[in-house]
Amino acid sequence: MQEVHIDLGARSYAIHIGSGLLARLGNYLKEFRFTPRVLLVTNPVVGSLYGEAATAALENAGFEVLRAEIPEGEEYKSLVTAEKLYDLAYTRELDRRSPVVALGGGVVGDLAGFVAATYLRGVPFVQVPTTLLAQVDSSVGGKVAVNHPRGKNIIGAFYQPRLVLADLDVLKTLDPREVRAGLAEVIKYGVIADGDFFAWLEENLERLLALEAGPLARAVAASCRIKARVVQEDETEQGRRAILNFGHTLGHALEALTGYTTYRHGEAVAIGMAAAARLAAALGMLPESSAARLVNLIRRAGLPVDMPPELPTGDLLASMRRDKKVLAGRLTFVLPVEIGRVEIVRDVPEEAVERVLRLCRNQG
Ligand SMILES: NC(=O)c1ccc[n+]([C@@H]2O[C@H](COP(=O)([O-])OP(=O)(O)OC[C@H]3O[C@@H](n4cnc5c(N)ncnc54)[C@H](O)[C@@H]3O)[C@@H](O)[C@H]2O)c1
Ligand SMILES: O=C(O)C(=O)C[C@@H](O)[C@H](O)[C@H](O)COP(=O)(O)O
Ligand SMILES: [Zn+2]
Repeated sequence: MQEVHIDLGARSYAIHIGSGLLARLGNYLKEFRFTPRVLLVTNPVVGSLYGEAATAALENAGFEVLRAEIPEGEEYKSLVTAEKLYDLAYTRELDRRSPVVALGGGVVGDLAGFVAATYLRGVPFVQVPTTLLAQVDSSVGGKVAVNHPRGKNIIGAFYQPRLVLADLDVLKTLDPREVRAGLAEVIKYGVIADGDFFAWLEENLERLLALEAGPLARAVAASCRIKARVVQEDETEQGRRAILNFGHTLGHALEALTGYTTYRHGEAVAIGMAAAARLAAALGMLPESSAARLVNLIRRAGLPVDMPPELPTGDLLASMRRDKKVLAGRLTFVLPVEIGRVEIVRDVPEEAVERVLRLCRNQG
């Protein structure tokens, strides 16, 4: 078992990474001063696989479990779904120390976290991430949100969990497409913060795609450590935290413009990272060979690197102009300057962005 600590003063917490953790969920929760009624939020897929195990673990430790299933899919990460959870929490009289436990991927985690942050102005929140993406990224760092129909994560908060339990065993039931989507965010960490980790990923990609236990544990822990370091430095994204948004300026635009149903989040980020690398190369900030190295790793992971031809450039630019990183209307990108280091660049010339979007469409 590995533990990564995230040090945020009164909001500090531990991320536990290992095998067999789900069965110990109740024991972990007993360490806190929670009241016995737990709102366990999941979806039908994860609920049918792991709902019983989570419920039993909580009940054996003396908790009473209210299980809520939200529909499957990114398009349900919405205020409408959140409202249904508020109704349940109110009807079943959850109090200020009743924990909300998110059992699922990033959709369940972001939504349940948003409900936990806002119900009674905040109740305790626990993350039990069940996708690779959620274990390496969304369960850590306290960004919780729902989507606006036109903008990704537009309604949200910074609200840290009290505990993260990343049980690696549950990843065995993931669809391979979800493993690949999770790897996109893992690759992101290499590019933004650690060139050696990136090189290790190049060496170990096939073992990760096969979910080999050793490399998997190492990749999850390394990713969480990098994210913890960035979040500790800038919890509410006043500046540096935006590096975690590498690939997301275009990625989020692609998700929103396709109604949140075409791309997995990791796939949209993969296209966004490839475009950002090409843009950095076009601006002379990154050697072409480094951009090619990144594009090549993304491709090897079975992820897309090109834009769909049917999305108009104007719509993409308009959506990117509404990105949360934008200040005073200036298009903002996180651009690599080498593998392992990125810069936050404002005022990227629109013609350069347009050129790269065209290039991304033409690659086939
Ligand atoms: N808060 C953050 O910092 C942050 C970071 C990255 C991504 N996100 C958000 O996370 C979301 C994407 O998360 P995701 O990629 O986990 O997608 P997801 O939550 O939709 O899960 C992907 C799929 O895997 C299924 N699933 C989950 N666990 C499973 C398991 N163990 N076995 C079998 N199937 C399982 C789900 O039912 C779903 O079909 C997006 O909304 C994105 O914006 C948030
Ligand atoms: O934790 C962060 O900070 C991130 O940017 C991580 C991203 O992978 C994640 O997709 C996040 O939800 C995006 O944040 P947003 O502020 O652009 O909505
Ligand atoms: Zn992301």
